[in-house]
Amino acid sequence: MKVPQKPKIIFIPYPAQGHVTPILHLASAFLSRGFSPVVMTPESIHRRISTTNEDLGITFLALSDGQERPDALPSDFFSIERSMENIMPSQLERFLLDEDAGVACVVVDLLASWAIRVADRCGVPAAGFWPVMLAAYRMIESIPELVRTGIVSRKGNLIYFNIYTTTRNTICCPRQPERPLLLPEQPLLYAGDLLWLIGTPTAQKRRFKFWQRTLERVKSLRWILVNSFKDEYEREFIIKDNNNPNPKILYVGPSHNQAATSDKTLTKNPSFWEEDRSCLGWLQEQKPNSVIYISFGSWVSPIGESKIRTLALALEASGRPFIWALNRVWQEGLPPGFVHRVKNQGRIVPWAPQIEVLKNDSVGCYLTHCGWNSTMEAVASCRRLVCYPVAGDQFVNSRYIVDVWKIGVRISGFGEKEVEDGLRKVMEDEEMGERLKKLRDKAMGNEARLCLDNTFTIFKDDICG
Ligand SMILES: O=c1ccn([C@@H]2O[C@H](COP(=O)(O)OP(=O)(O)O[C@H]3O[C@H](CO)[C@@H](O)[C@H](O)[C@H]3O)[C@@H](O)[C@H]2O)c(=O)[nH]1
Repeated sequence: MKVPQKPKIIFIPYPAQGHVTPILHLASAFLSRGFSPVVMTPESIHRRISTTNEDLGITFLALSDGQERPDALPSDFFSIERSMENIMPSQLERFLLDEDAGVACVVVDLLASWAIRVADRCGVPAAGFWPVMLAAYRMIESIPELVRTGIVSRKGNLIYFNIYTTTRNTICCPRQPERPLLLPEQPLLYAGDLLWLIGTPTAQKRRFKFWQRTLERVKSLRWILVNSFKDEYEREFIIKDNNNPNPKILYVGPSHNQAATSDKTLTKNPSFWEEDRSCLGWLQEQKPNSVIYISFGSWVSPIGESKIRTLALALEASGRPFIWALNRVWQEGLPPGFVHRVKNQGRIVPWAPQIEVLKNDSVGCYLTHCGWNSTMEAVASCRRLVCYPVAGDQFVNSRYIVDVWKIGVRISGFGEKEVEDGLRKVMEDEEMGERLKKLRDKAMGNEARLCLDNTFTIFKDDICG
């Protein structure tokens, strides 16, 4: 008797830690529900993630990204863009056109939208994967409207506040960073929070084009799987897919829910770097709710040498115990004698076992760049947040953390007083703890898990007929 084949789904993450982790959780959730997932990443990432989870039932395949050293992790946004647009497509195309491949669907991280075009060309259905809050997607989706209303201009080189200067170049930057965007269904977001405002004016312009191109490609999608939960913003929230059936917005997050509803979870957190677990024993000996955990994520968010120095001095002055995840290169910029002076006060590790650290009751708060995975990991463990957003979606996340969910405070610098005030505010605010529990229940409780099951049913019915 012929055994019916499981529908094969290809997952294409954007090649960075904060994207690969949630897509792997999603792949294992699909595996639990009778699909056969294949995850394709550049060689350097493939080497790091495939061995730890190879027995799970997910197939891992490597794509060449044209790097000279195949073990070097991709790091620069624009060189990644070049290899995504020019080197990877033909490899995926060959795979999809292979008759034996029998691919039912390709799930494409929207930051890797090149793969949507390939799937379209090959006649394979594609679903988008949006790795962060829906609110951030709404911001991208509103680009045409933002241009139309003049919040984001189309002409003139980047000159803030000067609305009279024009050149032939396309412009992508708000003239008034403090101007409210007033997007439908969204709490106040400001022009300065827009996702592409990173780096020099030229870099911002290129990122803006990146998003415009993404938006163009999204039009052919049937579904967008959002790594978030329903009703991020409860009041007046209306799900848009009622009047805009394509793409259908389906909630599949946050990853914690996928793990909780799968019988096949990842055996190991898919870290690109070795975790330094030496801090866990020390953490165990600290008083409950006393330790500050500090991390600025994995990739686009190094805060720079001078800020690292200032933060180090502020932490030392606070006298509070801390664990700081800071890679070895940046550790070199710490103030002279700092490591020796704080040897009893704290621990500095190049890469922390973050989820375990956050789960530990000794942790009182998390000073964070507000990456979406870190934010949800903190919510899962009910840890209050001191926000220092650095780039991309982190500004939107921080607005939600501080203004909508009220589970943290934002600081704009690392001066001693500012850091101490921020820490005191979150550590002493008992209502914040209650709000965190409510948010955790909403985002990761039974209702959210039912919603996830429902998503899989809809999706399976849609693609398997
Ligand atoms: O010492 C560390 C530091 C981080 N992590 C893990 O690394 C991940 C970091 O993810 P995230 O918090 O999302 O930050 P980034 O790595 O900076 O993620 C990028 O991708 C995210 C998803 O698109 C965006 O939300 C961010 O803004 C963007 O910088 C989390 O799972 C952490 O648990 C560790 O395990 N150990």
